[in-house]
Amino acid sequence: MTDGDRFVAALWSDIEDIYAAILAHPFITGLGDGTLPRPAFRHFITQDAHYLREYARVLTLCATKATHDDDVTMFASHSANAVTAEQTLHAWLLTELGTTAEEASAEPVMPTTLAYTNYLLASAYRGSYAEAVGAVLPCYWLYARVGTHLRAVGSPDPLYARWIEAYADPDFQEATNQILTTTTRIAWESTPGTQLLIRTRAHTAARYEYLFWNAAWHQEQWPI
Ligand SMILES: Cc1ncc(CO)c(N)n1
Ligand SMILES: Cc1ncsc1CCO
Repeated sequence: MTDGDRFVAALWSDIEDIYAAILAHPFITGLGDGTLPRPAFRHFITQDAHYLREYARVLTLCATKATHDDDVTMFASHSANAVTAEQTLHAWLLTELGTTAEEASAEPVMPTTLAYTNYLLASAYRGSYAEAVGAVLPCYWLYARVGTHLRAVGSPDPLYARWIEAYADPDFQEATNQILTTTTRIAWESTPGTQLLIRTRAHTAARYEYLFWNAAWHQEQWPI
């Protein structure tokens, strides 16, 4: 095992309990067995459209802070992909759910969506390049793992199956491998103190990933 592999293993061990909790969550089991209520899925897609708009901007901030040209092109291209995913996959799903992208974007940004996107924006603006990358990593990693898991499970609901395909897709898996390779190199170039900051950012973002599923399951609203 190289030092880089060890760092990725440490990052995963920090978040593997969160990943297990995500797989066991009724939102995810419901995607797989088709029992997820459509209104909860609609809530998720609407909030995810808000999320991805901010996420795409956070990725451009990572591109701005990048120290290597290869990282600039990677983050700029991933940002473009996130915008495209928002515009194509989400637009199609929203139409199938009986609404439109316009109607969805007019719906309020709910508390967990706002908290998570603000955490990412704060990490990217105020944190170092390494911290920004730590914060954006779980978004790729957990969705790549969830997508692969759910593809093996399959879904009897064609809408849920289409969503699963987008994240089990080899292109998304490849994007995840790219950012893992980049994170490994950044960790290699960093002090132990900075490595710890990356792990803390990734751990908090992974917690928000769990909260995001849970908020969709409960169709979270502003209580006041
Ligand atoms: C909340 C969330 N995390 C990660 C992804 C993966 O792109 C997504 N679409 N939404
Ligand atoms: C992380 C991420 N989420 C949707 S697209 C994207 C970039 C991968 O190309």
